[in-house]
Amino acid sequence: MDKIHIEGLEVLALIGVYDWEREHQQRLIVDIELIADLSEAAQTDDVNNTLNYAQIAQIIIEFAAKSQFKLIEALASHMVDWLLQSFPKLKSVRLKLSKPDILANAKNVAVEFTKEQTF
Ligand SMILES: Nc1nc2c(c(=O)[nH]1)N=C([C@H](O)[C@@H](O)CO)CN2
Repeated sequence: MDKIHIEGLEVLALIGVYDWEREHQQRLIVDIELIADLSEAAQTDDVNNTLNYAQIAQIIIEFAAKSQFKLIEALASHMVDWLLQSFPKLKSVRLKLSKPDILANAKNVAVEFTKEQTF
């Protein structure tokens, strides 16, 4: 199946279970794999016949900025649900959400969800 990748998208969100984390937004990184039929876009060379990755990146940035979840699991899962709802052309979405600045002795922590369109 055809895929569009958005890799290393930096977003800001109020996220975390501790009081000190609720004072400022933190930097998160989003990696997204969008699975859809891209053959029409390939044939017509028309952005209207595909999933516009610039538009999707912007939606994710805005979604994160408005969110107030505690767990990265909750934010990641809601992001995936929102994408599937907003873009019927999507067959499935795999999204990895990283919180890279939180553990002193680890390069990164992340969660990953894969969900399919239900209709
Ligand atoms: N599985 C998770 N574990 C933890 C999370 C989380 O979002 N998912 N969050 C925290 C704190 O907010 C952390 O970022 C600071 O220690 C702890 N564990």
